[in-house]
Amino acid sequence: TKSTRPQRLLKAVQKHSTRGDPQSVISAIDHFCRHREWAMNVGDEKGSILDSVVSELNPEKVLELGTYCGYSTVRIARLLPPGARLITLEFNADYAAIARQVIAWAGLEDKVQLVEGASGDWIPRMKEHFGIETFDFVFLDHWKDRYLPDTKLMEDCGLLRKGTVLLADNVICPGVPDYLEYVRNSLSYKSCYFKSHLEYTKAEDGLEKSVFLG
Ligand SMILES: Nc1ncnc2c1ncn2CCOCCNC(=O)c1cc(-c2ccc(F)cc2)cc(O)c1O
Ligand SMILES: [Mg+2]
Repeated sequence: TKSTRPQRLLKAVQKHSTRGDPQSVISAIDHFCRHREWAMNVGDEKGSILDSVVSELNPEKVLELGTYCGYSTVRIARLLPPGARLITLEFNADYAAIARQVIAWAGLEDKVQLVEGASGDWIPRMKEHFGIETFDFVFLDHWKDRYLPDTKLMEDCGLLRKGTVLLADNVICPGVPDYLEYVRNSLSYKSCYFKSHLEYTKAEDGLEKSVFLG
């Protein structure tokens, strides 16, 4: 039977990168997506912005909503200090199976916990199931109509603290208008927009960085 795009992306990683070398995994995925098949990774341009936000923050507890093939998981985890933990939620079992292999190939499995399931189901269980008090950094890259409800859910579950940083992908394309309106107008957030492009294309897209003020 025909392979899937995530399966072909994994093959490209295993063929064109070095096991245990996260940077080579990132480069192999970017090359595959730019020259073979487009895929919905955050990509190299927005990925550099993600890197700078993570490096500046040095977070201990990270939540990623939407793993896909693990590209942004690898980008974030490779920058985390020893002992820091990244929990990443993926709804699609096929994507999750590929992401586990990409993360393992990069040698980052000790820093990453991939959980299969819907964000709405797992966010309320973070404290009791993972012993997480609050998150330092959240990367939103899942269903665009879940950004706002899940942000409100994280607030209600007490998972955000004064200074927690939310970074949202795709705020222009596909777009998250309700989420943008909320974080830009709420007195509980200090928000700013990083203009960029949709991964591997010339279309406009960007990341919204929002600091929770408590
Ligand atoms: N744990 C969870 N809970 C709930 N839902 C979950 C979940 N885990 C996954 N999901 C489901 C959805 O995950 C993927 C979401 N990402 C995108 O859809 C996406 C689309 C484009 C895109 C596509 C086509 C264009 F023409 C232009 C742009 C670009 C991007 O950068 C995107 O990120
Ligand atoms: Mg995205």
